[in-house]
Amino acid sequence: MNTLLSLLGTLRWQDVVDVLLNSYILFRFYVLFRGTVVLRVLAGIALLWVFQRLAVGMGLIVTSWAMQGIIAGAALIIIIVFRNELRNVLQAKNLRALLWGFPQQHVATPVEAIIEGVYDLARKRIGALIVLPGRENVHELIQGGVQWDGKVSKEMLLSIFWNGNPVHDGAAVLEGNRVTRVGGILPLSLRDDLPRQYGTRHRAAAGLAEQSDALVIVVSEERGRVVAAKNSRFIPIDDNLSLKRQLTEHLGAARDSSKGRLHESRKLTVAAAVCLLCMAGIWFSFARGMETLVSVEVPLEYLNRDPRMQIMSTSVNSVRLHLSGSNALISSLRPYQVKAKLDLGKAVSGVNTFTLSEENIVLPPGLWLSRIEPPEVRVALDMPINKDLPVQVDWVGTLPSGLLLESVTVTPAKITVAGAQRTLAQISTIYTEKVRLDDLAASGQLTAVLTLNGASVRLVEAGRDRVEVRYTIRRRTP
Ligand SMILES: Nc1ncnc2c1ncn2[C@@H]1O[C@H](COP(=O)(O)OP(=O)(O)OP(=O)(O)O)[C@@H](O)[C@H]1O
Repeated sequence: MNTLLSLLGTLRWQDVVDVLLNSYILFRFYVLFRGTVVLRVLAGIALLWVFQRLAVGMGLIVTSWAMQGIIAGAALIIIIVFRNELRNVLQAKNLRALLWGFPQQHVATPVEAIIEGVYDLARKRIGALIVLPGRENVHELIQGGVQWDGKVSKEMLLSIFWNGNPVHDGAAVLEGNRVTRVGGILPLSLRDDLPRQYGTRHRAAAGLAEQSDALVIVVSEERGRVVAAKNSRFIPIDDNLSLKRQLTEHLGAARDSSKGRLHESRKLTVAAAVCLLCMAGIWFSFARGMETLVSVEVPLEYLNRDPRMQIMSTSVNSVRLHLSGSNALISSLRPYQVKAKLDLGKAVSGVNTFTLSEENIVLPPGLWLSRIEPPEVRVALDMPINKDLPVQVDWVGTLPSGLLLESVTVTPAKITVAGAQRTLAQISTIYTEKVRLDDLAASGQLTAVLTLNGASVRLVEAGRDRVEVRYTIRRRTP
């Protein structure tokens, strides 16, 4: 509960857009593919993905690896195996229907027109196969045929099944008040208890009725008889009234106008809520779920330093950041995505102490900062100046007995050094390296290297780090 509350507290507007956008895409997938095998396969893949994440979380290396492979292959399989279904869905819809259109509101099926059509067909001994789907989508069970969009009428039915019509063979599908497909091939029933006089037309009607909740009306070409196939039953239709009873019963059960609409909108609301929940879950799993901790060492970047000031010293050059986030995000983290910045805009000359916080750290979205080490940084700033310092030879030891160092001349006698104002205030002389007096027996000259007090002081002329030392030695007068 606490995790959930802290998560809601850190929610950014980008996260809300992220979840809503993807929920909508998922919902559109549902609207377009519901009732088809494609949606069931997609649901199966989604379930596999959930198991794969669990397997990763539990450290089951081979299982998660195998599932990952299956999921990758499944995307390809969907496109290859279900290319017809995908084409049907995509071809039948325009862009508006794909992006935000909702399934058409239910339109009542004109029962009278069907009854008149069927009886005209029977009277004229024109064979016919008419499919009235129930709640289930039958298109994936029907093969071939032609997409159609005609209003259901007696004349339309007669002309579809008229022998001269190239699509009279096969079944016509009626949805609402439209004929949506003609010449469709239905799956044949494998039953062996069908009446002997029933040929493939009746077997096709029985096949579809067995595999779906559709009502299939068969008009026999040979005998001019009408039967209806529903589930695994054949219902003889002896007159208009019994056909009307079957049709109204079937259509009423399938989608009774207002009840059907209510049922439909409830179904869509539940689907939308499920999509939202799924996406929120996925987001949670990516953003916070299966949380992992990682610590990274990041160099400190100093910004907005007064150009006249110099950083003399810092307590640290890098900080260690303890981050948390999902496994997936942490394993894809690249060093350049994390930065630690310190604003020196308000820093003054001397030692400045800064407390580091989230504001100093730049992180990619989805990662959270739990700790910074060290939490404080000290930065010493100073104004650099130049100063002329007299050079002094650092003599050590003693001259051999009887000798006296009479005079020493250093060239140049002064050296200009650069450094922080505070440091240079404490330095009055620049010394050479130690020169041993014990080795000197007579007057002469030598070259001595200058030593600098501390790294914060440097020579203005970098190459001139040596001086010439001329010395005169004389014998002590007894
Ligand atoms: N799988 C099928 N799907 C759709 N229609 C089919 C299928 N098989 C056969 N038909 C239709 O049935 C016709 C053949 O009917 P057939 O005479 O074999 O069957 P029947 O049950 O005896 O019907 P009828 O009593 O009308 O003769 C085909 O011309 C075709 O229009």
